[in-house]
Amino acid sequence: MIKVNNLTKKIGKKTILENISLEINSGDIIGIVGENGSGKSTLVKTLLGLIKASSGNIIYNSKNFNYFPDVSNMAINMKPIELVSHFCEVNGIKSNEYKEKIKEFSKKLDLENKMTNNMKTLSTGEKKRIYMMIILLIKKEVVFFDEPTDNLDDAYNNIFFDILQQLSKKGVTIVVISHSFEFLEKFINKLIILKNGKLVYNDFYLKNQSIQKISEKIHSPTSNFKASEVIDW
Ligand SMILES: Nc1ncnc2c1ncn2[C@@H]1O[C@H](COP(=O)(O)OP(=O)(O)OP(=O)(O)O)[C@@H](O)[C@H]1O
Repeated sequence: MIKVNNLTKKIGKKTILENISLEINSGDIIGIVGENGSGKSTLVKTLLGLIKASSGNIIYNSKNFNYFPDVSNMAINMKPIELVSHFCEVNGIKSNEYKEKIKEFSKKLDLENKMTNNMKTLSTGEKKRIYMMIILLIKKEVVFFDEPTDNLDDAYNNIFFDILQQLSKKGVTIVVISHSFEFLEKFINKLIILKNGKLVYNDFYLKNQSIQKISEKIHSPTSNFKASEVIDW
């Protein structure tokens, strides 16, 4: 479905992704983990075509993608109703169809009184629920999620888990970046671990596989920061 060969991304002198080769096949449910700055978002944005690789290539069967972005730094100057309608329009959904559904979903996701505010005024969790709506409204073959559940409270975390399960039942290929391995291990069947821009694990993930071993791969032994050693007042 997507075949990545020796993908490298450099920005200035810094190598952000180094010689990444992997495949995403139809029906995969892939978790991408790694320390802060390991290259997870850059990898997904490169797969989506939002960032150009420095070398290597990506072969696509189709580009029928949806993307749930990391909304934490996002400053969109429009109303949620306009944003969601825009995504529906460009994906060929008829307005009489999506208007009804937006009404229904905003009720179910408790966003009714937020839809005509400016996106910039929404909390991170509310912005995520707006993107949830977009994912639910628009049928795609592959959906990429960048840290979907950070900033969501327990109730919405569960809703999100339910959404991911339903999408996978419908045959949607799912790729999820998350810092919560506990969340991922509930539903993924493949795992990708990045460290300093390199692929250190890329294989099937079996439930209850040794979390200890996986954790050793994700975390660097040098991250031994102790606040007591640096605060000198
Ligand atoms: N436009 C850019 N210019 C310079 N460096 C960049 C740029 N974009 C990303 N980087 C660097 O590339 C590295 C990987 O960034 P990326 O956002 O892909 O990491 P990540 O694994 O998603 O991190 P996090 O878990 O913190 O979200 C980081 O060191 C980051 O500072």
